Amino acid sequence: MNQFGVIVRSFSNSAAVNSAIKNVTIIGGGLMGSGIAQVTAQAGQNVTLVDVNSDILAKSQKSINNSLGRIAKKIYKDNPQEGEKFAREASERIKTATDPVAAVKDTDLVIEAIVENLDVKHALFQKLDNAAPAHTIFASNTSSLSINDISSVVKRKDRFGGLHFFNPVPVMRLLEVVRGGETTDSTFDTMMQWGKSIGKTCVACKDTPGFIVNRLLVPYMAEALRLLERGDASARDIDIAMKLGAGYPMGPIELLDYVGLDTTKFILDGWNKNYPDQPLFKPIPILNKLVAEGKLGVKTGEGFYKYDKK
Ligand SMILES: CCCCCCC[C@H](O)CC(=O)SCCNC(=O)CCNC(=O)[C@H](O)C(C)(C)COP(=O)([O-])OP(=O)([O-])OC[C@H]1O[C@@H](n2cnc3c(N)ncnc32)[C@H](O)[C@@H]1OP(=O)([O-])[O-]
Ligand SMILES: NC(=O)c1ccc[n+]([C@@H]2O[C@H](COP(=O)([O-])OP(=O)(O)OC[C@H]3O[C@@H](n4cnc5c(N)ncnc54)[C@H](O)[C@@H]3O)[C@@H](O)[C@H]2O)c1
Repeated sequence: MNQFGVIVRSFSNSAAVNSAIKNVTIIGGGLMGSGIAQVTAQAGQNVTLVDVNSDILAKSQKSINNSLGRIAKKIYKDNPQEGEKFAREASERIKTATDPVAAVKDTDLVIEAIVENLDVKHALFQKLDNAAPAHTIFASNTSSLSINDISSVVKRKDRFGGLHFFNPVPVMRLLEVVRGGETTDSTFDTMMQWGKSIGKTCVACKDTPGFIVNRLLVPYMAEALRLLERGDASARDIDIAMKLGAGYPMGPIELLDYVGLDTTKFILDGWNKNYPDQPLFKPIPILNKLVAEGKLGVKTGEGFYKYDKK
């Protein structure tokens, strides 16, 4: 089914799959949190999107509205008025906030999509554990950290799991649903049902490094950087090679710019610390240099490639 089909399916799905979750709080309005907020609101659920300041949240809302416009044009190409109504109603279901504690007072699901740093995630979840209702499920969108490690600071380990989305969230159909060591069957089933209710195809995974996709993707993308660093091939040729030779929609270097070089560095540094003998995760100077220069990829207008400022 193409992206169009999936986007349309998300509507029929949200009707067909009755999820116990109606109010969702997403913490972190960056690349991923804004996409998660969008697809949740698109499915008719109430969203509170939290970030550290209103400037960032204004940027999140702009990116969400741009994306909603693209989707509306595709689904309602013969009925622009309906399309505008769809985009407006979805956008109106998203409230923004800078106080995470207040934002979880009346919520059924919290999805954390903040910086890939265990200490920062711990500080956040510790705060939220005493503020959210007892029934509320907590989930992390982490790319590479252990769900058990993240949930180690909360009491509700039975209602904690991983909901790992893929970038760009409005288009990528997959959702990895990850069980921690104490995640109950009922929490797991609710997360799977919720994922279906927002139109995603859910796969289940244990709490293992990188879950499924990143366990395979991280080594591939890290090796692409080493190819580039050794001068074996140019960034463009590496990307063309993998698109035309392996059928990928994006080559590895452009994909790294797309997911963010800071997030990439957080992931590799974390795995290098946890698995120091694994050569695949050794630091990559060319990546570290760009991050040190603030060239984080698409989100800052320059990474391995340069991008038009949006
Ligand atoms: C070293 C370790 C690094 C690991 C990092 C791990 C990160 C993480 O944990 C895992 C991941 O996410 S891994 C990453 C996993 N992700 C991947 O691997 C992504 C691989 N890349 C792709 O799938 C495609 O290149 C894209 C879909 C990104 C763009 O498609 P394209 O053809 O090249 O360019 P296009 O023409 O622009 O878009 C085509 C159509 O898609 C639609 N659309 C696009 N963006 C949209 C949005 N934001 N909103 C709404 N709609 C959006 C739109 O309908 C458009 O049609 P339109 O009518 O013309 O508007
Ligand atoms: N980038 C990807 O392709 C991708 C895909 C899947 C999962 N992830 C994971 O999702 C998470 C977010 O990644 P991203 O790419 O969206 O990062 P990002 O840098 O685009 O967004 C992170 C957002 O979190 C906010 N934030 C940081 N600390 C916060 C706090 N204490 N309270 C509230 N907001 C806070 C930041 O201001 C920022 O807006 C990471 O754990 C990452 O590993 C990323």
